[in-house]
Amino acid sequence: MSDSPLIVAMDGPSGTGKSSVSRKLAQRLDASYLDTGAMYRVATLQVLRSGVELDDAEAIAAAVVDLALTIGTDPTAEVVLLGDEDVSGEIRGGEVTKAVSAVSAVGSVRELLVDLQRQLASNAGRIVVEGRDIGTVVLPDADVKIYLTASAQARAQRRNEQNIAEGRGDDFDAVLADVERRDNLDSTRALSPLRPADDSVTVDTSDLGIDGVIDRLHQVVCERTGAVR
Ligand SMILES: Nc1ncnc2c1ncn2[C@@H]1O[C@H](COP(=O)(O)OP(=O)(O)OP(=O)(O)O)[C@@H](O)[C@H]1O
Ligand SMILES: Nc1ccn([C@@H]2O[C@H](COP(=O)(O)O)[C@@H](O)[C@H]2O)c(=O)n1
Repeated sequence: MSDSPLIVAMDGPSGTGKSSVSRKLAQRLDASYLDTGAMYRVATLQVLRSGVELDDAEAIAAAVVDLALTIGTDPTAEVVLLGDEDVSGEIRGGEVTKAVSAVSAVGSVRELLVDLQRQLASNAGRIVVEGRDIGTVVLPDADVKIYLTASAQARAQRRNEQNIAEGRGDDFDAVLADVERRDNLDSTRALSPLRPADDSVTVDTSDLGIDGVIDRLHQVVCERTGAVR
């Protein structure tokens, strides 16, 4: 069991496996885990509930000022609360997924959540943090930066299979269109666009199973930190 500080930044587009593998990698590294996408999803839920228009940045900013967000960092137990309400299921639904890229493009939303992300990371000591801008903006001094990629087809296929398994329907074309739409919005926005950090290691997961990806990521962490595997 290691207690030396470690920050792993994991970025990449949707469906590359960031959440699944970061959670397991954190367990293997005896580290905490932070899903920053879930934080933007909670902010988006609050915006949708407040009824403001998604093209009104000022109204979005006002809607999230008092965001009562609680996010857990235990990789074995997901905790996502808005006030006292468990919203871990609702934030993964179609409505939030459609709106989240618009909300996450608003500067004051990012400022609020990035502050919280930095606090959580510095309190944790050892942590794997996943999102879109972790290595580039949130934690530019992270010990290890990984950029996960996979073809849009592979990512849509995975997400569609997940939807089928969770009873959310089977519509590959719609899922592929959503994956491509979000890639485009997230990588072309003005603030903190999705892109690999210059000092990141890119891992393509298209032809790797989850366990294969975790092994590869663990190897990268050990190589970068000089730890023995
Ligand atoms: N290497 C892999 N091989 C097969 N399936 C995978 C692989 N990685 C992840 N998956 C599956 O793909 C789906 C999407 O994975 P996950 O939610 O971890 O991606 P993500 O990058 O965090 O996506 P998002 O950014 O949209 O939250 C899940 O059903 C997961 O089990
Ligand atoms: N660091 C981050 C993380 C996420 N986003 C935005 O949130 C959306 C949802 O993220 P998921 O990982 O849960 O799919 C994502 O599409 C981004 O718009 C972000 O901006 N920065």
